[in-house]
Amino acid sequence: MIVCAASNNAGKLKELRRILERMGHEVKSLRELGINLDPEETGTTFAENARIKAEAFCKASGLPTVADDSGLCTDALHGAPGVYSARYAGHHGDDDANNAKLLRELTDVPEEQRGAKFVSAVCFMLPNGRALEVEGECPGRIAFTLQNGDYGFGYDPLFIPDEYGAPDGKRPNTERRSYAQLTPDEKDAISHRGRAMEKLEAELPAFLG
Ligand SMILES: O=P(O)(O)OP(=O)(O)OP(=O)(O)OC[C@H]1O[C@@H](n2cnc3c(O)ncnc32)[C@H](O)[C@@H]1O
Ligand SMILES: [Mg+2]
Repeated sequence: MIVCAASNNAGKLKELRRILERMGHEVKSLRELGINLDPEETGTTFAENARIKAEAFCKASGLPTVADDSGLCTDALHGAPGVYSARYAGHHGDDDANNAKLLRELTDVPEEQRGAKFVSAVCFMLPNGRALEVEGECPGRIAFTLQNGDYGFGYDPLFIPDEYGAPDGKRPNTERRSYAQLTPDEKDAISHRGRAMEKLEAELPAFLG
């Protein structure tokens, strides 16, 4: 089916597009549809915000729409930045400032207290208003310095997942590679978004009836 991948974040859009295309769908981005909209994310949960975005963009596009609301929750900061991940350092979507602030907040926090998880809530909405909501999580740790790689966006250089995907399955991340140092396939196999989309794929046939 033709699906609107509703994100204004270029890195997230790229992931949604490749996962949806792998599922066999034809993807239209907001830009391709000429939609210039940034709905206010007033929810207190990832799921609420995903629904707000799916609803707004589904109305605007008239297409089945996938929206994702995601973020990084750290143990030492009691779940922060959480739903405020995009605007953690004050300016929406300033990845460098967000990463710098997270490192600063975790200065002196020892390895064993640097646990965290990435969360993705995905809302798939049909033009008739029916919605399918799923969520995925990925456990990991926050690095002590930026671990940049060839890939990634946002907090990727600071997030070390507990495991990563490989052609022959998943394995413990003993090399402590960051999300940014995983290939797209390796990230999708274990990421919060990959896992949410896996659930969407599994539940979609029954939902569509
Ligand atoms: O709302 P949309 O338009 O989709 O774009 P956004 O960037 O505002 O997205 P969110 O509201 O969901 O905020 C999520 C924040 O968490 C970051 N983030 C989400 N998934 C990520 C991932 O897989 N890797 C790194 N950072 C991620 C992202 O860069 C944002 O700062
Ligand atoms: Mg947003």
